Amino acid sequence: MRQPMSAATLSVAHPTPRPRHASGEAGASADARRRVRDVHVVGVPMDLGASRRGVDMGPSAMRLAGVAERLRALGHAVEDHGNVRVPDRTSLTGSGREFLPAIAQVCEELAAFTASVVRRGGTPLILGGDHSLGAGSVAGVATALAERGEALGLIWLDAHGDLHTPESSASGNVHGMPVAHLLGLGDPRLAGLAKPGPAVKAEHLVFVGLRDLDPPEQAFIRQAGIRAFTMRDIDERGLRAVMSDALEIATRGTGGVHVSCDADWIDPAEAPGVGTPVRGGATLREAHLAMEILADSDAMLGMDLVEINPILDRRNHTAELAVDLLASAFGRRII
Ligand SMILES: NC(=[NH2+])NCCC[C@H](N)C(=O)O
Ligand SMILES: [Mn+2]
Ligand SMILES: [Mn+2]
Repeated sequence: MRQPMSAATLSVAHPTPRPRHASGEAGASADARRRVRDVHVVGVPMDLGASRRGVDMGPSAMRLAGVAERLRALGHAVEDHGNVRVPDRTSLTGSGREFLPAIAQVCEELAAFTASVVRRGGTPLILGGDHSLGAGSVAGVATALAERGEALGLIWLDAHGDLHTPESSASGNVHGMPVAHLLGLGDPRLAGLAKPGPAVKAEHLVFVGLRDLDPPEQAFIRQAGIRAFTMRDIDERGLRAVMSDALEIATRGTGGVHVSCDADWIDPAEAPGVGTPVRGGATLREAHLAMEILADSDAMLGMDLVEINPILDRRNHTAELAVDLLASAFGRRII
């Protein structure tokens, strides 16, 4: 079995050359999908942020579905760094927001990992795990960008806003809180992981796929002027228009975009193996198109794929779908 890894073994040892292209030519953004990446995979087998157990098995499920092999087949160099250490739930007392300190430690280690990958020109790919890990993965990418004087754009694909602070959350579940902390709100142990913080400015953040917000999240989106595309926007305008706008928002004035993909943005009919399913999500084709548009843009610096719950899945269908979507996001071409 894969050994849990320490922060030291998770560090990225080798320098990465400048972007290469499968075609052998430099640069051409029109052919962004041919870009060969150095993909650094890390698993975060954590379900401390959710009340329902099981998303800690998400990284195994995606590895069994062949995530590294699929990306290698596209021409990318892929290194799987194993898993970030996550404390065993049974070794902790309490529940909900009481897990925040343990989650913050996991996020700190994860942020160090993503920062070191991005500093070397690699692409971090984080397999979750519950979505509280986003407070760490995104913070690390933001830190590496800040070192080059650049801001980070963030596209949050999700049925939910994940905009709670520990005070505003009714459930107390930390997976409902990462975005607020990335904006610098809430508990400093989570909000302070980006150096210098906050990780993301509200103007560089955009949601896609929303359909289940709690009242404090609705109020916050309105009051802070956060750009958010709901499922209704996708219904009315189509995925292409929504995704183009989302990319425009997340790339304007930034050095690139982190994509945090909660598998529950997809309809549970297609993706039943998720921690908090909400009916009325993106179709399979919409989800692929979103990933293909991201690949075409060449703007993606890193990606999280989170909230896959193998206990609720059917024969690993959702993890296989996730790996298929990752192939689209990393430049798969049909012809
Ligand atoms: N990452 C997620 N699946 N988040 C679901 C959050 C659900 C709800 N808003 C809560 O805070 O409890
Ligand atoms: Mn969600
Ligand atoms: Mn989420």
